Amino acid sequence: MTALLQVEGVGKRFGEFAAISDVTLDLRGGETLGLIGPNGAGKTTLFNMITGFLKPDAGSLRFDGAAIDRLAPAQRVARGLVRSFQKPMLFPALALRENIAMAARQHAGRGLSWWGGARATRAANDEADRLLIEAGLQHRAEARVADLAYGEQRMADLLIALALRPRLLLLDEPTAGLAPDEARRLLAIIRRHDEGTSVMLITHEVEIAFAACDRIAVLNLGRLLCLDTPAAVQAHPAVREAYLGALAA
Ligand SMILES: Nc1ncnc2c1ncn2[C@@H]1O[C@H](COP(=O)(O)OP(=O)(O)OP(=O)(O)O)[C@@H](O)[C@H]1O
Repeated sequence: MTALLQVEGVGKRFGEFAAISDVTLDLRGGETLGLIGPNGAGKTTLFNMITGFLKPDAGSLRFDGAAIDRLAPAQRVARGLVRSFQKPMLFPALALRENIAMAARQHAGRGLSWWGGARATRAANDEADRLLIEAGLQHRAEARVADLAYGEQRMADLLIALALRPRLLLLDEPTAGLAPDEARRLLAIIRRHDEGTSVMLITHEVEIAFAACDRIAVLNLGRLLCLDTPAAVQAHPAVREAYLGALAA
């Protein structure tokens, strides 16, 4: 499998503090890659550099073979590198279907414009309905996002991101605060979209990473401890010492 994303020797300092040091990893087309590590390990900082919200001090990033270091976040989204945003990115006063349809229209190149022609509107609404049915949320299609329960809003975040048809979807703690059955449903949808969409998933819940990911990258103190299959990561002595051992204690 060829690499869809290549992170090469990336580093980021905040003043004297090295939040990320010399991280090199690749993400392959179609895979779900977990990103785990203790609090403060640098997971979100790495996400922010991949998505263009933070500029690395060192190293380079390639997406689908092309350098993306100089691209703004919106330009990276246009190439298919999409991050699932939390609540503030939704339009809370609008219906759930409308929120998803707007993302579908954005993917179709019509931005947030309301007046894109009847055909574009219909296609976006169809895409929204398809995603809502897949998530079992069709009965909430007309509900205002502000009125959705917490778990439904997290699912809405995911559906909006999927409506942008990502080639790489970056998810930061998508199951945080969800009931186990909600988390299972959300992960099932993430897994179902695997074939056309690669996923990078930050999670504190290691059992989720082990169950849902093809490979797992472990960060500790800003450095990559290992990148391997779940079974190999679980057996890795340095990971057990730095992270899993502490969790088991
Ligand atoms: N803008 C910033 N300015 C200064 N320090 C920062 C900044 N952003 C992150 N840090 C520090 O960098 C380190 C890595 O933070 P980061 O949020 O990337 O870790 P994380 O692995 O995502 O942690 P968590 O699991 O707790 O979310 C932390 O020590 C954090 O305090």
